[in-house]
Amino acid sequence: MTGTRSPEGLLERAGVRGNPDRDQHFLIDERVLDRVPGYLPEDADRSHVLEIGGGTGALTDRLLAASERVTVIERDPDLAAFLREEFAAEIDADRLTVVHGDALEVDLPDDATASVSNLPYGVSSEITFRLLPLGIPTVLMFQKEFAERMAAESGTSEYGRLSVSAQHYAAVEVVEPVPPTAFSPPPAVDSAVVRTTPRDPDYEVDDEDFFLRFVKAVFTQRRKTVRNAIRNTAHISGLDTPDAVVDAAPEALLSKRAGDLAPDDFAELASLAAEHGVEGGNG
Ligand SMILES: C[S@@+](CC[C@H](N)C(=O)[O-])C[C@H]1O[C@@H](n2cnc3c(N)ncnc32)[C@H](O)[C@@H]1O
Repeated sequence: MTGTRSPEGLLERAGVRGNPDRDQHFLIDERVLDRVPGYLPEDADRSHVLEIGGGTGALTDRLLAASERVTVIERDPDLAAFLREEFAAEIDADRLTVVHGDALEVDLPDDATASVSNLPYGVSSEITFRLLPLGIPTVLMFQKEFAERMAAESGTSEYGRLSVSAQHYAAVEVVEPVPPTAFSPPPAVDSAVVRTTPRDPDYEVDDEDFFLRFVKAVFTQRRKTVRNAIRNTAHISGLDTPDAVVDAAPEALLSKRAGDLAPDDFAELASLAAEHGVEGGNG
């Protein structure tokens, strides 16, 4: 949906230049800005869209055109004040809420139905793992390399802890590469837009925290066999008896390396680990 405000006009009225040290790279390519909200899944509920890092509001403007209500969280006090001034009519009409604060610290609205954001790259991982457990569809701009790691499948060089952890919550797709020239000031890296569509994973885990900790542990030794990785990382996974887990697990998984285990393989191993590797634990 096309917005009504030009990104250059917003930058001029705000009287700011993006400060890269504060993760400020404003989107100025109108074609990209106009496309981004449209990457939400077709059946997504657009009644309350959450935007992290509003900047001068170029994306906020497009989100207001494409949804009923928007909440935007912005850490920079001057930008938050500018957003309140620029979008005073939308705020008065109860269509926009501007929250001045750090997206890692403020409470996220509990009734957001989707999130569309051009994220501050310095904290994109932490913000993503606040958003994904909300179980809402998202369209997020990331550093390209991060986006590719999020969406990667087992057996590829990009596949790792980030892929398994993100795909635990949602289907993850890279939907558009974005060059540095789309931003002001241009970042030093390429970017990409990612869509996450919540769905149940094709495996079950009893203890989500333990599953994610186990995945993290095994990937710290991605060049070792899974057998050795389980044995060497008990201090991270929290296993009391890693040898008992190795004794119980199938050789076909133990002889692989972390990068070749699919998410459901990790789930199988994590269940065995919870059963056999924790004293007085789930088993
Ligand atoms: C990449 S810019 C995107 C701005 C705007 N949405 C756009 O697309 O032009 C990221 C924005 O996030 C803000 N920001 C940085 N760290 C933040 C944090 N921890 N919480 C909330 N906002 C943050 C920056 O001030 C900046 O305005």
